[in-house]
Amino acid sequence: MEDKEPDTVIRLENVTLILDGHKILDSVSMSFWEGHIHAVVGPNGAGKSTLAHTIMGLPDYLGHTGAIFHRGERIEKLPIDKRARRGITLAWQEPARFQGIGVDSFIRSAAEAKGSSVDSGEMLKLVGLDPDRYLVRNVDKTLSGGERKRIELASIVAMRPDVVLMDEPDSGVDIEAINYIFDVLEKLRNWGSTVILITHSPEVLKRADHSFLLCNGQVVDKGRVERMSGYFTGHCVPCVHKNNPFCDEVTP
Ligand SMILES: Nc1ncnc2c1ncn2[C@@H]1O[C@H](COP(=O)(O)OP(=O)(O)OP(=O)(O)O)[C@@H](O)[C@H]1O
Repeated sequence: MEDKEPDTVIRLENVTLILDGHKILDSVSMSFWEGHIHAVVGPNGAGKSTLAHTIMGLPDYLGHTGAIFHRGERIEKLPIDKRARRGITLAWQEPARFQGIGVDSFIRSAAEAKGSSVDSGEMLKLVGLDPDRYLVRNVDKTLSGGERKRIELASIVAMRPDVVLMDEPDSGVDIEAINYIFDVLEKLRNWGSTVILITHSPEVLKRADHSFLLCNGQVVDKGRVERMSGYFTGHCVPCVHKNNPFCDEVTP
């Protein structure tokens, strides 16, 4: 156990979000720490992506109650671009395609947004892509899903974000790419970034320092990842959600 709780970078206080008459986030209170990787696990439809979208401030997710703090300042009324300027970034479950933008300028502009510059070829090497082959490409539909995901990851490294929300970074990428993702996670942690990682993978969970189990829009458990890994073997905590048949049958 750590002697003292690390600095809190993102804090949610009693966040409730109702969409189409359904409570998608239900009185969620969470703290995310500097230089730590936090995994958010839970069944399909639990509200994990919604949590990420709400922290990022996507337009459809601004109508919640409760408070969101970034480094002690309330941000829940800020639009997405202002949160991005504060160094909060989101890597999508399905990475965006920017028709016509070159890979080189896509990565460089990520760093320029923070007032710095990077060697985009080096960033590509970090995610295992050959600069000679990919720097001349465009970020568009001619790239495979896994390639786009790696390029988005390279742009995140270039950005050196304060907070990075990653929605299933391992989905749709091959075994080799997962190791590059782990390297990137390690780098972000060493830089002091706060990583919030949504995952369905026990392997990815193992890389985290702290974890939350989200269920039916509620945080039903939190703690060290060893404790949460039981979720993947069916040892869930009792709760009221209807998506995971294990939870009705198994006591913690
Ligand atoms: N804009 C919306 N309007 C209505 N319901 C929504 C909206 N966005 C999400 N939902 C619902 O909110 C619930 C949580 O969705 P979310 O995508 O956050 O789940 P998740 O935990 O990320 O699931 P998965 O593991 O399948 O990706 C789902 O039931 C979803 O259908």
